[in-house]
Amino acid sequence: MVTVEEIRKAQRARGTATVLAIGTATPSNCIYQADFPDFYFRITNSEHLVDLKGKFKRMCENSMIKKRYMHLDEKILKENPNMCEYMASSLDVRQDMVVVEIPRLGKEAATKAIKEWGQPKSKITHLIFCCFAGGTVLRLTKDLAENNAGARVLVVCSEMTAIHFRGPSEAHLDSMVGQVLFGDGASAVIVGADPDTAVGRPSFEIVSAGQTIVPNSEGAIEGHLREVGLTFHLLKDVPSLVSDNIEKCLKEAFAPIGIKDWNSLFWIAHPGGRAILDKVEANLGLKEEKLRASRHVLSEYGNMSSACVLFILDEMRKKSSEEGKNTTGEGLDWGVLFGFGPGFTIETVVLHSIAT
Ligand SMILES: CC(=O)CC(=O)SCCNC(=O)CCNC(=O)[C@H](O)C(C)(C)COP(=O)(O)OP(=O)(O)OC[C@H]1O[C@@H](n2cnc3c(N)ncnc32)[C@H](O)[C@@H]1OP(=O)(O)O
Repeated sequence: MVTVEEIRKAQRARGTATVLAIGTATPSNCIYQADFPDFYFRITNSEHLVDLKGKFKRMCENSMIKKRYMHLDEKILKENPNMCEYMASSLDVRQDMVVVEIPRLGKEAATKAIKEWGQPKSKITHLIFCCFAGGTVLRLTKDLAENNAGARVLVVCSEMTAIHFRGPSEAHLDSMVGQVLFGDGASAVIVGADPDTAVGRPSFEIVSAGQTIVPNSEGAIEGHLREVGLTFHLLKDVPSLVSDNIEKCLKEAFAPIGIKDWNSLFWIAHPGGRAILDKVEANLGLKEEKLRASRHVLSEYGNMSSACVLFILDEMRKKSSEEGKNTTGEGLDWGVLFGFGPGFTIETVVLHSIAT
């Protein structure tokens, strides 16, 4: 007679959840950050706010962002002037756009990941479509992949600024910070345990994943879906909240492995803004090169919310291969992926690289 324990064992995978393929996509419309202040103040009829434009320009220059991609362009914004006001009814038009464009962009990233994987899409067993910071989806994929033998989980994170683009307001600088930082992008990963070594290119093992709400952080990052679209609220101390709390999360995540030297890890850090990366680097005493992949993605794409960390995973494995490193994580064995988002929540994922 088969025992319950034997059935349980047969249902589950034997190995660790592993990233089997990665794909990314952006809209074709590219906006250079150096040109954005002129475009933004012109298209939102705000040229008369001279001082505010000066401040916006300085923030753009200090953002470390070179370019971003956006579905919204001059033509779309001229056709939808309510999206260019600070607060005008515009949810219907925004929703009409994003219900088409977000899945379309996500499909493009997913198709690339499936192509890289080299298997028919019918072999995908689970789909996660993301609406939070990128670490959370990896936590879910780990649970699905390790608890269901043969599971192949497709994760799609697709983000678009059309839901929260709006004109400037002197009284709401945090909303303007959002206009400086965010860009459109989608990323997809396929995750499964016990990979078939003849298929695809496994790149990272997902060893553990944690998530915590930082005490007394209510309201630090918030989004409210209103008739005017998604309004964005950000406290000035978000960079300190992240950098003051990251070490505690790292200690908890790496205690079972016995790692205390944060410079011995490869880093996939969500680039919420330049100030956040600078403060994390300073507080943890990280060497300059540690956040290279995060800074690169911030510079080339801006902050794409949940999609960002998976873009950085892709950058990490590609650069490691280009530079002839002997693992997918810059030649190192262990790495950390950390993200943050509303809550205020910090996500910490322990990764193990694959020897190349
Ligand atoms: C899932 C997710 O997607 C989660 C997220 O990423 S949420 C986004 C998280 N990102 C952040 O919190 C942004 C952090 N900030 C930054 O990186 C930098 O401030 C920046 C790149 C935006 C600008 O760089 P900077 O010009 O060197 O910064 P800084 O001097 O601090 O700010 C410029 C001005 O904006 C103001 N400002 C900055 N952040 C502000 C905020 N959150 N609210 C109100 N005002 C703010 C500053 O007070 C300053 O104004 P004054 O000139 O009047 O003093």
